[in-house]
Amino acid sequence: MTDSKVIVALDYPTQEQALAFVEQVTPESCRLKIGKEMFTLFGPEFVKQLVAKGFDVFLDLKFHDIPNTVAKAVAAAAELGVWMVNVHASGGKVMMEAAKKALEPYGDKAPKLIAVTVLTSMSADDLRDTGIKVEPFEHVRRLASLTQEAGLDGVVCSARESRMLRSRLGDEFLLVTPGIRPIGADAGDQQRIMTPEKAIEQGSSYLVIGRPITQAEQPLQVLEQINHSLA
Ligand SMILES: O=c1ccn([C@@H]2O[C@H](COP(=O)(O)O)[C@@H](O)[C@H]2O)c(=O)[nH]1
Repeated sequence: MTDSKVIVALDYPTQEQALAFVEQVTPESCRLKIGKEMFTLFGPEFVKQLVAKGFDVFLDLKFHDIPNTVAKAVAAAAELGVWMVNVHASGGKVMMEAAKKALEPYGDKAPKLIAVTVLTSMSADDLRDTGIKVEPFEHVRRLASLTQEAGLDGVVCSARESRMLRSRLGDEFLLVTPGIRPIGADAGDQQRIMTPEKAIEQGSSYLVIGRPITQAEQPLQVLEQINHSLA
């Protein structure tokens, strides 16, 4: 079990690179996230390997489909022993309720189920292009409320929305925030960003951090610095 708030996004093109990082860290120093790249390349066996090493694994496949399909997919994720799994809140309340219900048989062993609100790579203009004519802040608020009504454990949002969601949705609701950039780090394709320290101060529960750690010359050193800054 870990106390770290950091979930490292293992977005590597090879298992060797990912495992070279994993061998340097412990389940106490970080949690791990497997997303679409590594899952598509290496599948459930790779996820099980990380779970077997004792890591809390967030399977970030952002399921977005009809209720029956999403329910079956989250149950399949639970079979892998992952700590957290997610769906898209824009799939709707009925879909999210079906996903929640599919995890009931797993009792205490069920993964935490959270929903993506508005991707941290999206600006207000990007959102408008999709036909949503409100600011990301407002759309995140709407989707997060829907997620809570559906009985899920929390949301993926940007840390810029954490303070507002924390005060509206309570202390127990998980706010998992990617788009985290230590001072001086390249934003890349992320639009709604924040530093690790500020994100925690604003009420984020967990920080998802990929490239600032995994692409660093000394990944372990960057992770340790972040953990230290949050202690
Ligand atoms: O809104 C979202 C949802 C998921 N992500 C994922 O988080 C990491 C972020 O990686 P960085 O390298 O730190 O940008 C990545 O795996 C995304 O798929 C997100 O960024 N935003």
